[in-house]
Amino acid sequence: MKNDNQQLEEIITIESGSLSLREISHITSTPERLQFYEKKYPDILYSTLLMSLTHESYTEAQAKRLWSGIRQHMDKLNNILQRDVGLSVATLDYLTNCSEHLSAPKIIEQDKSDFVSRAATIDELTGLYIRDVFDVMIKTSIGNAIHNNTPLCLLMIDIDDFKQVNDNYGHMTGDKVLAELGACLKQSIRESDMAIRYGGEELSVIMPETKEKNASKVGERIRKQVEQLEFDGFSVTVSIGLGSLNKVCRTPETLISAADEALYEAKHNGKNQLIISQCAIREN
Ligand SMILES: Nc1nc2c(ncn2[C@@H]2O[C@H](COP(=O)(O)OP(=O)(O)OP(=O)(O)O)[C@@H](O)[C@H]2O)c(=O)[nH]1
Repeated sequence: MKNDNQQLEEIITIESGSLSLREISHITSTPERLQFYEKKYPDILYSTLLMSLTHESYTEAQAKRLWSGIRQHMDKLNNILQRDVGLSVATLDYLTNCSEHLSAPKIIEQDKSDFVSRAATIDELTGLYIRDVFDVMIKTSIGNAIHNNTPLCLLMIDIDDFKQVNDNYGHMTGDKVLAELGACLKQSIRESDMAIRYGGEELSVIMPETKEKNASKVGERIRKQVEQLEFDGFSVTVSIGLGSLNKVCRTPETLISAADEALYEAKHNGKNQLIISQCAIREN
């Protein structure tokens, strides 16, 4: 009887020009297997791998060089983070931040859902993107917004008194709350927005091409929807900080800290509210 790998090997058709992430993982899983495919498809292997991951065309020679850079970058990231970041995140980060081959990060915006769709990029409990993806996407989004002179907003969302939920109803119920909030967030945002589990009970939404006024409406909608969710005999609320790209907040660090400070203020003012960061003179 054939195992999964043998079956996959038989159906992989590089000539089709597009490979799934499962097929890419299979082809590149060991040096021996990669060599096998190199021999079988000497002129199209690497360009097809890159095309499938980025939707961009490269010559075979260019693609082979890029592939080697991506692999090294992935090893480096795995080492730093002490976990497998996955090929998609490594490729995304390498092409946007390390390699000059890709001049247009637009591909990440347009194809981000294909590009980062692998399980390694999604938090199992909430169904939202993991923090590593946030770290890459916030840089890319800020770069795009500055380059295209478009607005960009960031929401930082924290569950109020979540410790009490865990203490009163148990950790498993707490997990259920997080899962529901993840679903609620995904339903409330646009396709071009990105919802992330930023930390334990802190969630975040990156909102490209969104003015502060509109981001604030979305944040308010999220806050109200959360308030209405019913759990077993209790409900929860969230506090939200909103930061937007402006003359002062133009880096991931400053934008995150603007949203964080606003979140802190929302907590301080009594929770269950959205506060807009007062960081600098806003342009939008
Ligand atoms: N169930 C569950 N709890 C989590 C998870 N991650 C973080 N937490 C809990 O979130 C709680 C956060 O507590 P605090 O930082 O004290 O904040 P808080 O009780 O929400 O209070 P405020 O932020 O001031 O409203 C802690 O009890 C953590 O254990 C998780 O994955 N599952």
